[in-house]
Amino acid sequence: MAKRSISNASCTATVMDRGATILSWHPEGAHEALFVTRDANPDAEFHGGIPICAPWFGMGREGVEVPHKHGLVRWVDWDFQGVKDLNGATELTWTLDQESVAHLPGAEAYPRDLRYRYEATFGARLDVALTIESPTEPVVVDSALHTYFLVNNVRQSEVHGLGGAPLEVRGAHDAIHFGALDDGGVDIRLPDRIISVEAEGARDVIVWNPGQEYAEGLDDFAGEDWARMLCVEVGNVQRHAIEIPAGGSHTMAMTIRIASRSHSLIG
Ligand SMILES: O=P(O)(O)OC[C@H]1O[C@@H](O)[C@H](O)[C@@H](O)[C@@H]1O
Repeated sequence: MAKRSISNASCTATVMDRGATILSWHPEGAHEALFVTRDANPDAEFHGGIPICAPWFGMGREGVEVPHKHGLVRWVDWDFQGVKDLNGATELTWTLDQESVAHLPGAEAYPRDLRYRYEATFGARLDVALTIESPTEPVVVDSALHTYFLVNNVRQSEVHGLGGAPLEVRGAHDAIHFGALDDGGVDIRLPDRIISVEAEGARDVIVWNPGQEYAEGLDDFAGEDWARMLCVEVGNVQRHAIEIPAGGSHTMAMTIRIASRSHSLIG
């Protein structure tokens, strides 16, 4: 699978056109933000980076039958539209037409002219925006940006901003926090750094770690890989799925920043 490398004064990053997936974002002077399994084979299914889940999330919502997890758009190459310099940051844009996923099971339930656009801007912070447009028919879509964050040891992590006490993930964990983004962003606090995630046009946060036992059954997880990752995903899922009217569109944007615990947020 062809990868694209980005390098500017503020960061380095790697992406691939398959699923318009960001695989790595490493801001200058900070820690790599994203996790990819050690045995990931980019030509096969693997876990890591920021897969885009749409037009359904997980096994879908009540009343909607789907053939597999997490939608259609991560399985195909998106059309790369080009690269732009934005005051030193690097913006990449991809688009995807429903035609490109029409051969996949589950696609028949969605308008044939559904369109996707993804913009990712790599700098001292990472900004991404996913737009889904339905030119002629109303449609209901679930979507999520399924970010795999790299952590040193998930047992020493806390997720703040989900409502209530900070969430301590110590092993297998899989939960949708509905409406968690209604009151602002979330952060992952690690002993040496804080990863902050802000979103616009998204309401829900999904937190996932496979835990040791489940990870052992996944081909690409090796050794303690499971403890080196934490998925904190933003989206609009299940009862918060977005109704796009005919001729309408919806944009969900996410910003990620990393701060060392002794410094203010970079970016
Ligand atoms: O194995 P996949 O398809 O990348 O999905 C991983 C996980 O993704 C999470 O978002 C889900 O909440 C989990 O239930 C799921 O197992």
